[in-house]
Amino acid sequence: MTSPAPIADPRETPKPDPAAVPALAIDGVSHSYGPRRALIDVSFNVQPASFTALLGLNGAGKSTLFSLITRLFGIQSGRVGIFGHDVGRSPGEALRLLGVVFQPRTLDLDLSLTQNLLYHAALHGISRREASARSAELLGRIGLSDRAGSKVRDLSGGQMRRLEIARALLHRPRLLLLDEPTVGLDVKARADIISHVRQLVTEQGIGVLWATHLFDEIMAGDDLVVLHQGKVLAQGPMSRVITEAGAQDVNTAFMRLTGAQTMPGGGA
Ligand SMILES: Nc1ncnc2c1ncn2[C@@H]1O[C@H](COP(=O)(O)OP(=O)(O)OP(=O)(O)O)[C@@H](O)[C@H]1O
Repeated sequence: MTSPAPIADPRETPKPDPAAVPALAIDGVSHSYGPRRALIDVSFNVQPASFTALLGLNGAGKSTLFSLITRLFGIQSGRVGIFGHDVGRSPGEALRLLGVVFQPRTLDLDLSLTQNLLYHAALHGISRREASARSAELLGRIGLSDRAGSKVRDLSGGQMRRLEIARALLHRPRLLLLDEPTVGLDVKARADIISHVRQLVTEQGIGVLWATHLFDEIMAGDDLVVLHQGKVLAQGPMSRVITEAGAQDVNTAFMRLTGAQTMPGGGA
């Protein structure tokens, strides 16, 4: 005879269904630099195993938002959650699940690729042995195993970006933020990086927030957040954002939503 199922104690907080917890939850976040309001009541979610493009012109507030998510700045109002962990109250748990590629390059140019990775792994408390194994594996995945001992200074811009992405993945995060990661790269390097990050979504279930002002980096099936002058003007699956703006493509939708003129070359 099978024993009866245990009766749930109503005093216990129900465990959230992991599938229902967003990778990133931005809830009513505002931020000002003195009198200048950079973010105004921003709310949106990034789901696990999804690619969310944060689309905005220069000055929209993308970098400010990244600085709040990563705790470079304290949160003035609103909440940021990473897989249900509040970044303000439980930063350790929240940030453990987060990998970041910032807009400015942050590699040590005079160290080798492996040294850069090992140094970062040590900051995350990963043992030397484990760090060596993960570094070798990640260098293989980004096609730079044969350059492991080279100085970073000798890499191309695209290779440096791939290394930064590998570094951001060393501690096995489940949410990855990238702030305009393809700026300054040629067409081939951009395509390589985009396809690598999209693979992380489909093959490893990582939730990705990709800040950009380039329309051609967004694909049907992506989620989209349109940020303009600190406010979210539209969000949701790309097809819905386009339809709701009464447009045929993301470029026109963005123009209608923001009143902006688009730039040649597919940029916002
Ligand atoms: N340290 C700062 N002090 C004062 N104002 C700032 C500071 N950083 C950003 N701002 C202002 O906040 C607003 C949002 O800037 P932010 O850099 O977040 O935008 P962005 O979307 O990342 O732009 P970009 O694509 O140019 O990097 C802008 O008006 C900017 O001038």
